[in-house]
Amino acid sequence: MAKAKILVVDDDETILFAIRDFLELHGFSVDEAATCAEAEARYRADVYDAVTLDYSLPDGNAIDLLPRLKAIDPGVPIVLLTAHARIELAVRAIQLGAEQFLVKPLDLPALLVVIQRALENQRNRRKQLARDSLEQPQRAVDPFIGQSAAIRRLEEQSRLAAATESPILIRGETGTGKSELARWLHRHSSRASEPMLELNCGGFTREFLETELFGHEKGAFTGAVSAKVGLLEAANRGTVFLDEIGDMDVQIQPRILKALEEKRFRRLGAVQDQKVDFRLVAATHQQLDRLVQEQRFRSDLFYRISAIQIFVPPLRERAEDIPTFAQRILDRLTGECGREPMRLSASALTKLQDHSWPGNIRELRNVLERALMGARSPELEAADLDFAASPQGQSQEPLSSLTLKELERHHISQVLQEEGGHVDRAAKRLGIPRSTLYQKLKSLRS
Ligand SMILES: Nc1ncnc2c1ncn2[C@@H]1O[C@H](COP(=O)(O)OP(=O)(O)OP(=O)(O)O)[C@@H](O)[C@H]1O
Repeated sequence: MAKAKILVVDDDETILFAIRDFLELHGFSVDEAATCAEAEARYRADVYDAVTLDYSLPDGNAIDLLPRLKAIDPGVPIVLLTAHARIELAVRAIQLGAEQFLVKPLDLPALLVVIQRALENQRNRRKQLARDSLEQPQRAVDPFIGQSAAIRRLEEQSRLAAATESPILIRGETGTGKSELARWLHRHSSRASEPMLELNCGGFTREFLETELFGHEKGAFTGAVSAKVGLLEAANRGTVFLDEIGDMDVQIQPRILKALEEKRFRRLGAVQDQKVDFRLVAATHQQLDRLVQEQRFRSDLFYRISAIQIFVPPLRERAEDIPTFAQRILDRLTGECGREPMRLSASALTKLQDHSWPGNIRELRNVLERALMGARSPELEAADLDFAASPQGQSQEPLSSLTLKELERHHISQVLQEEGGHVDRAAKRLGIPRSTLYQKLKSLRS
């Protein structure tokens, strides 16, 4: 877990030393400031998890400084330390947004408890925000199934990348498991105990993406009846995963760059920036350098996010992994629907390994899901595997020569292919529920 960073503001060197020593001993990283001006400059420049603030400083007092710090970033807990145990001072400090008020001589263990509790509250608030914006909980999968050289290389690169703080760009064809890898990277980073928030940049309007990413203030535009916390804010200290980043509107790109470089962003309709600290993982199936040449993607953002690139190999380049992979997916599918475990016969495995998998793991999963529904024995045979939804299985005949049933089959195959084997999206495009699409696929096989 990353060390929480505390700013200790005090002009008494003995106290500074005592607090720093004690907090570092308990696993915190500490920065110091001895004046209001120095504290404000540091607070503006860096992202802190908490602040301890002495009441009297050479160039002012905490009651003057508190509102200035809160204006820069209102979310950071500030603990006020004072030699004056005056009740009106405590009330004023709390009114101005201080988390706690401790009287000197300082009880260091008490300070530790106050800081730990404040950090825990912060973390819980962020996790709640993340849960609120996730549609469904994600189940962890192992992105490195198999023994091929390609997958071992992927694991090695991913372990190295996870240990850094830099943005990561995941490249690869559709359905290769880029999103699953992004989740793995978060789980194996120093930010694992913080939230990860995901957004697919494809197919949304600029306005929608803007409010999702940056949030907005109440009244920022017609219909903004309440304030909204954006994804960057909710993912503070954690990871932001932007899928299909190549589709991001060019006008939004500089704002993402600013958030990455300056660690600040502004909600729509807000008058000031907020600070934020997140790690970006982005994914794309497109050639971003080509989009840069075509001026559809900003070169500065490209250079910022592409220092660490991970390429996820397509399934056809690791055919030797397909038997293990297919069995794992089958185990998962039977487990999910409470069925007895199933095996793949030798002929089924050969058929799977001979296929070119343009839709990659997603297509494999869908082929197995369909096979499972039609299966009558615990061993799947080659005949149970239907690649009709894949480009290889498509009819080349003119449409007018097809029967109505063949035409329906052709159309469903086409849509499934265009959606990279994504059943949910295909069902949506076809205007039918997912269950109906499955029934149709089953009946169209016979
Ligand atoms: N290692 C894995 N084990 C089991 N299932 C996996 C694995 N990797 C991916 N999948 C499944 O394959 C499907 C596609 O994966 P994912 O969404 O991560 O691919 P992607 O490369 O991000 O696709 P796209 O480019 O379309 O966004 C999902 O249903 C996912 O759960």
